[in-house]
Order: sequence, then C-alpha cells, then structure tokens
Amino acid sequence: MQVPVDDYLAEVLAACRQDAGELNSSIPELARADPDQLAVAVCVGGGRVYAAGDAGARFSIQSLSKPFVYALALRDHGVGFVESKVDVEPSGDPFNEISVEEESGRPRNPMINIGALTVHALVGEERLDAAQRFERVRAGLSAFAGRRLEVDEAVFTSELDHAHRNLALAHLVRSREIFTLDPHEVVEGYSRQCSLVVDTRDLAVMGMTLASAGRNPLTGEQVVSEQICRQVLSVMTTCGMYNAAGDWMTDVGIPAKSGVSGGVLGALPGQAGIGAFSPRLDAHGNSTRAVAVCERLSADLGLHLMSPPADGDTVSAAGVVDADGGEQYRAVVQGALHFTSAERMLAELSTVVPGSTPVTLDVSRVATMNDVGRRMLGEAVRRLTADGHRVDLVDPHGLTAEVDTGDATQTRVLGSN
Ligand SMILES: NC(=O)CC[C@H](N)C(=O)O
Repeated sequence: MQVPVDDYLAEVLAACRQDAGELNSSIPELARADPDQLAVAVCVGGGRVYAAGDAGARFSIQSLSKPFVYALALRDHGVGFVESKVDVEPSGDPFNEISVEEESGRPRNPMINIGALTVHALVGEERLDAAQRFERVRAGLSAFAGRRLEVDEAVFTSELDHAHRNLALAHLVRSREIFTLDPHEVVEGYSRQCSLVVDTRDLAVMGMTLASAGRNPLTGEQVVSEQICRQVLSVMTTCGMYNAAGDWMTDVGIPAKSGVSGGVLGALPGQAGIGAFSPRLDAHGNSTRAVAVCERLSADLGLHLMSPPADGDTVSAAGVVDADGGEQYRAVVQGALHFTSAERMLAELSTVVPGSTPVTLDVSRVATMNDVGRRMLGEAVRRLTADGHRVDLVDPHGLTAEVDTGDATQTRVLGSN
C-alpha cells in the first residue's frame, strides 16, 4: 500500500495556487526567484517526510534561521542570560522595526531583525571571530537540518549591499552595550546566516527537530535540550509571524516562522514539522501561498494547538474476574499515561473495594508514560497495597521499571498473559 499523504499534499497545493502578493524587494537577488514555485513538506515521527510540488527547489533560509540561532544562543548561554539581552514579548511591529524595551534597550524578541541580530552576536564565546561565529551557526543549523547547509553567495552579497537598515539596528543595540562586538561583523555574520540554502524538506525536518524536544528525526542527534525547544516554540507562537502573529495563531494555531524568501516553517510539538514555500509575499512579509497551505493543513488535519487532542479511554475491561482459582480485580490500562489519562485510571481504581482481592493492572497496552504518569501509577500501587491488595503489574515491555512503588513489596511484575 502506498501512504496517501503525498497525494493529499498535492491536492492542498492545487487548492492554494492563487497568485496574490509580491516578490521581496529589499534583497534584490530574491526578486529573481520564480514566483510560481510552490512546495510543501511534512515530517513526522520516525523521520518520514512527505512532500509535494517544488520540494527540491532551493532558497535562502532568511528569517527562518531566527528560531534556530536563538536555540543555539540558549544552548551556549542559558535562558536567563539570553533573556537579559533579548526579551520575549511580541512587538506587534513589522520585522525590521526598531522594537526595543525603552528602559534597557533590549530588543523585544528574537524573531524580528533587531533581536535576531543580537542573538547572532550571542552565539559562542565572545572571543570568537566573525568567521568562527558563523561556522558555529552553520554547524548548528546543519544539525537541525540533518545535512550540511551551504551559503548562497549571490544572496549574501546582495543582502550585505543593502543592509543599511540592519546596520542601523545593530548599531542601536551596540550603543546600549547589549553586545560589544563590531556591528558590521554582526550584520555580515547575520546576513550569511540568512543566506544559508535550504529546501522545503529541510524546513520540515528542522521543524520536527524542534517539535521532537530537540532530537533530529533523521540523524537521531540531540541538537538542543527539550527545555530550549519549549522556549523557542513559545516565542515562535507569540512572535514568529511578526505583526500577523495573532491572526496566525487563531487561524492556524501552529508555532511557526516566516521569512522573506517565501518560506514558512511550522513545528507542532510531538506531532509534525511543516515546511511550505512560495516566493510571493503579503504586506507583513509572509508568503501568501505558504500561509494558505498552512491554514489548509491545520484545518484539514486538525493541527490547531488549541484543539483538544483525540484521547481514548485509559482503562478498558476493568472489573472482578475469576482467575487462578479465585476472584481478582483486573484492569487493562492503555494509551499514553500523562496527568489527565492517569487521573482517569486512578478514578477507575478508586472503585476497587478495599480488601484482600488481588489486583492485576495490565499495562502491556500503555504506549508511553511521562514522569507524572509514572508517579501516579506508583501511587496507585502503593494505595491499593495499603488497602490490603496484592498488586500484579503485567508489563512485558518493562515500561514500569522506573515506577516507584515505595513499600509495596509484594508487587509482582509479570510478562504478558
Ligand atoms: N523577514 C526576513 O526574512 C528578513 C530577513 C532578511 N535577511 C533581513 O534581515 O531583512
């Protein structure tokens, strides 16, 4: 059987071929792009990537680099230090505005140019020269993509030749001593960063790395920590689409970032990385077609972050059964065990009448459990034991190895039955 996702993506593109918008004009080289290009890619767990349209078309990463370089600065210096230099508040301003906090001069957030220039300057130790800092950025972004990314020299030169506004922004930040590097070096390094070449599949993989708590789904490399991903995704959610961030969140509801070459990158925690590309831009500098593609994907596939997740019963087949010559209470627990699902398990187990009836909890159908799920399961075993029951855990996959059952010493862990 062929997985139908590629076909579905081709249908989405067919529905999003309207030709509104204009090519970017602030970087002349970008105006040479073929305006009709259109591509989409989705990367899911296991590193499977589905794509349609001009998925092989290459373009400069531009502002899509911002969340990843922010992640690298956080990795190098920690959240506290980086936040002392760049705030995390949405600016509501266009991407190239002078958006700073009055008092400290801190750029409002790392997703607009003034913040991104500052974040670039923060990567690595201060003593690095510009080339070393850029190589650190390149290596980091390449680790997110799972392949070595190269610079488009023509885009780089074009951007640098027209970087007057970014130079002004960098000087402004330097004047407040938020960083002490030479602003020219910073703009040059940042322009190189923006000129790294990607395709739509790369965007999907990079997004999925953020969505997978920092582990690249293709290479298995842990690029940054889960905590850093949470920080980056939060800032993308509130600031990633510039002054269209509110509309984006209500319509699409996926943490995302856009860039002036026409890319949009989305990262839906635990689920998918999304890349979309088409060069024509709307008034905010977001690709008209890539935005339409993301709106459609979100609506069709139920990807909005604020929609409640599909969740089945946690406990099936609970009740007293005859087994091994006597009565026992038996419950089959299934799915992912986290706070709300484990609470449903505990509510079910609270109906077990205290006494000596043995209790069997079959967790062989539990797919995953987080720390909270583990603690709640351990607590269930402890309380059932305190109520007088012997508790057997049926756990052929060893998922409960780290469950602390305290002094419930007569608990037995059994294989499948
Ligand atoms: N929004 C963008 O993609 C802007 C990136 C571009 N390199 C700039 O600095 O202006």
